Amino acid sequence: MGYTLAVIGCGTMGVAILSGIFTRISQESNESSDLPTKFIATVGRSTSIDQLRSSLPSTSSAAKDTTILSGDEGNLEAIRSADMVLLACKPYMAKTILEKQGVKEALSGKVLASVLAGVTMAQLQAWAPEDCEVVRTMTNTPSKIGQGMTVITTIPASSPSTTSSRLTAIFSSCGLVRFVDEKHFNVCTALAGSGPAFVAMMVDALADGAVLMGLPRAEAVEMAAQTLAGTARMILETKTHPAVLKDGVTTPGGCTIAGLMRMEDGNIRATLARTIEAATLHAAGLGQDKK
Ligand SMILES: NC(=O)C1=CN([C@@H]2O[C@H](COP(=O)(O)OP(=O)(O)OC[C@H]3O[C@@H](n4cnc5c(N)ncnc54)[C@H](OP(=O)(O)O)[C@@H]3O)[C@@H](O)[C@H]2O)C=CC1
Ligand SMILES: O=C(O)[C@@H]1CCC=N1
Repeated sequence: MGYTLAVIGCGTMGVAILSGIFTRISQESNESSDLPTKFIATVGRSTSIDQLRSSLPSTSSAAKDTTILSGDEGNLEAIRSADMVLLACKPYMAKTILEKQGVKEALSGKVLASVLAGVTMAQLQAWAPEDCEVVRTMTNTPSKIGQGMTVITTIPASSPSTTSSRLTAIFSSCGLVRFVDEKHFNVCTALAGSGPAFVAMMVDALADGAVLMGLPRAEAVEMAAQTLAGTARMILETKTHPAVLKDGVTTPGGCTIAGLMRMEDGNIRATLARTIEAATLHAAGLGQDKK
């Protein structure tokens, strides 16, 4: 059965998720899929409409057919027309958008899935009508190329089965999906949500080292990124512990251990672990009113 998805606040993350879905739709011949069949996206300013249109995959007919609206009236029209609403605005905007006149009525009986960092289920439930099914998700920008990592709050057994199957279909088209309890959401936000920035900085730094040693920038970035992607795939596909994989590369007296010792001198393990700690603690405050 076809259904309509509205993405409210369709910026970087909304585009990444829609791109994942549109690419999957263009590859799929299965008409009974749990993916949406109609799409509406909203932005804040009318001047952002053209920019959003040009950010969506140009070869996808679902992208071309997507309705793009703006402002409060656009949000209301989108929510009224939708079966499932994906909230993808900035965390601090959620309350204002959901408490606008008419929005509560428009959300009645629908699924509201949030991708917002730091905004809790309890907050969303307080702003939505009682008969609206609220779900929290956290995903990341590689969703744009189907290589994302998404976590979804555990869905109660009492919910309609379409909630889980539709959300799984949407986020599976963006990459890997896991269901986790809400208590883990801030750390998932740090690790998966912010993770691409941390990893991109590592690639940039490794490439800088290679440039320092004379390798041209383009080759250095490609080599660093492919080495990271290949290592990550090996960990995922062979389920090898990262430490075992590291040991396999490390020849006694060789160059790898020389490099690893420099990493240890730089306290890189603690630095990376503390990076996740700092981002997790910060994520917890994102959806909260600043006093
Ligand atoms: N960026 C990331 O990597 C990740 C982000 N997230 C979460 O995703 C959410 C969005 O982040 P991101 O995509 O980076 O943010 P962006 O700033 O890229 O997108 C926000 C969008 O909201 C629109 N908007 C502003 N005001 C309104 C309004 N009143 N009604 C409807 N739309 C409005 C903006 O339009 P306009 O430009 O016209 O103002 C813009 O399109 C955040 O809550 C963040 O925590 C989660 C995981 C990863
Ligand atoms: O930096 C942020 O707050 C958002 C949430 C996770 C990634 N970007």
